[in-house]
Amino acid sequence: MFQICTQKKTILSVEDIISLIGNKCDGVIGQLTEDWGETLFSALSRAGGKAFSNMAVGYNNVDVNAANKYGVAVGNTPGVLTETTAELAASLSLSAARRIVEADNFMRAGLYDGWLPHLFVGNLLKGQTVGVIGAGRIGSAYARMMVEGFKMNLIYYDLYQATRLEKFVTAYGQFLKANGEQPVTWKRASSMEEVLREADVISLHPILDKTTYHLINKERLAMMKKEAILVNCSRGPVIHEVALVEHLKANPMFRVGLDVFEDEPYMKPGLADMKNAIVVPHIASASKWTREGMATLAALNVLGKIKGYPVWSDTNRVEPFLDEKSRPPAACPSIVNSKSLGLPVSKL
Ligand SMILES: NC(=O)C1=CN([C@@H]2O[C@H](COP(=O)(O)OP(=O)(O)OC[C@H]3O[C@@H](n4cnc5c(N)ncnc54)[C@H](O)[C@@H]3O)[C@@H](O)[C@H]2O)C=CC1
Ligand SMILES: O=C(O)C(=O)CO
Repeated sequence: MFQICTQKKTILSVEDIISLIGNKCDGVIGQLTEDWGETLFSALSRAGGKAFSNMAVGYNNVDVNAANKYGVAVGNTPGVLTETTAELAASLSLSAARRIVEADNFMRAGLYDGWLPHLFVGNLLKGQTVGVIGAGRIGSAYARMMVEGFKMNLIYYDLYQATRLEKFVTAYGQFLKANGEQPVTWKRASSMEEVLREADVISLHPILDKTTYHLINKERLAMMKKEAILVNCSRGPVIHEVALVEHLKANPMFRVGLDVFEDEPYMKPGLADMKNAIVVPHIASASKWTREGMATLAALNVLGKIKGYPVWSDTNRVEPFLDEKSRPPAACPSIVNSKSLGLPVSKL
């Protein structure tokens, strides 16, 4: 039997979830706002539960070691939100570069008296350098949008080489050159600081873990160009938000586009007053297709585990699960602790 939570609260506490789990529960689909640790996994296990899935790709809200201890499979929803999230990062980059929110507010306030040469002058992206920190699925999709759409050069930093992305930029550069245009270039930075110093627009797309907590702090903000643009569609704590507010105050030409915040749903004091900040409420994956897809993948993760299905071999290849015209494969689309739990892999 499926049960849908109808609580009016947006964010459920651990106690709320324990009472919803009750004495008998096979599996749970949860949100990234919930704190899934020892307490919840032991409660789920006591109720007979074997599966939990975040309706999100990021699972920094989940203590996977605790899930392993109770033998609970942890699912997430990669792939289906890659382009949607990258598009929001691109939207924030453009909005910040061309000061769209400031200009919109100005217009609505009835302040527009007529065209002026210096009215809301912003940054031209063409020929500038886009920096990506965390060039995984979303970071690479964003990089491609900015390189292809705006002919920006790329510098990226990741723990791993983004070979496909590099090949794409090389091929696009050759195409531009063959057409008599300035070719775009790419560089894999050897440190994050290199990206911060060189890029004009920087977008953050790493996972949130110990290595990326407060990755952008006071010292690193100071390394960035005075007129740089910083975008964050990853997780709020990747930026030290108090330091960011100070930096925005001291550098009016520095602009940010933020989808995520350190203490969601709150913003640090002063951020909402900054004209050089664009703030949106964690909507990067909010397209209809993506949200339906995320719900489908999360449900199939839990259902698949309950039915004893193996795990899907390529978690990035999610299309077969999203085709409404055919039955989904008999597999769990993405279980992050499948190896620790020794779950079999699908041969499909
Ligand atoms: N704002 C929103 O609504 C959304 C936010 N996200 C966030 O974006 C994150 C990334 O998602 P995907 O691209 O699908 O994941 P992914 O796993 O494909 O990419 C993450 C990349 O970060 C890199 N990385 C890890 N530690 C790093 C470090 N210390 N320095 C530099 N790079 C590092 C990894 O090597 C990997 O390439 C998610 O974990 C989630 O937190 C994802 C979707 C929507
Ligand atoms: O999927 C995620 O990690 C989100 O933040 C929401 O889509």
